[in-house]
Amino acid sequence: MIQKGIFITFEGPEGAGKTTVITELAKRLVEEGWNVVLTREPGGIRIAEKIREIILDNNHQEMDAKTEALLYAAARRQHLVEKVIPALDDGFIVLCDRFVDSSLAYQGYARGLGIDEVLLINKFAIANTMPDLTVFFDIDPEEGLARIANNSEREQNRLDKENIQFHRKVYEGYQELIHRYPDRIVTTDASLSELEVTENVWKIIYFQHIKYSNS
Ligand SMILES: Nc1ncnc2c1ncn2[C@@H]1O[C@H](COP(=O)(O)OP(=O)(O)OP(=O)(O)O)[C@@H](O)[C@H]1O
Ligand SMILES: Cc1cn([C@H]2C[C@H](O)[C@@H](COP(=O)(O)O)O2)c(=O)[nH]c1=O
Repeated sequence: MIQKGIFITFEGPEGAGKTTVITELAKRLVEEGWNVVLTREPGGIRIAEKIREIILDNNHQEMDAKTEALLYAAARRQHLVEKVIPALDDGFIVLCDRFVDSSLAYQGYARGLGIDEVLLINKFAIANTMPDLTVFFDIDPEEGLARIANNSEREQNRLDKENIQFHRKVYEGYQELIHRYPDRIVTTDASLSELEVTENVWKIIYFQHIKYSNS
């Protein structure tokens, strides 16, 4: 079956502001009359949320990097078949907070497993389902972590608590992906105010993509 919907993913370092902005964008799209699914990785459905708890648990310090990569891929598979693909088949716009690029940047590059190796196991999980568009929220990792630290409602998980060298490597990993996939990944300056970032990302996804699509 030919995919009828639009699959847009959002990526970036910790605290880049993705969740804040995507929530507003989803609201606007619904107001404009579009059918929208707002979801996240790892998670979005029951089984994947359980896998998320296992991966991000602060007590699971002994988790092996390959185990971590496989768990993210397993959560991704279930989320795709149960939620994302059916929504795309029904013509929905799917906005997803993180997807395979997170695995490539965090496990492939920052953990040192290799981008190509992690892509390989993810190909088994996702087959041919890739985003139509990916927006990278560009922020200095220190600034993103400071935002999280200042948010008393946000509990820091096992990945948040990795050292700054790890988070800098994640950022470098994303730069590599932007270089590899220039047609799919668009960068936005995430250090601006919430309103400015929201407007800029709206312009990218709505005026450059959704408005003139056939959905
Ligand atoms: N443009 C912004 N300027 C300053 N603070 C912001 C901005 N956008 C979001 N924030 C704040 O930064 C924190 C992180 O934002 P948010 O949860 O949206 O980021 P995120 O990219 O989803 O993070 P993560 O992927 O690590 O969960 C929140 O406290 C949020 O209120
Ligand atoms: C999908 C995915 C995520 N991660 C990391 C990125 C974050 O540190 C957490 C998810 O937490 P968030 O607050 O929802 O952003 O998991 C990863 O390392 N690999 C992945 O594939």
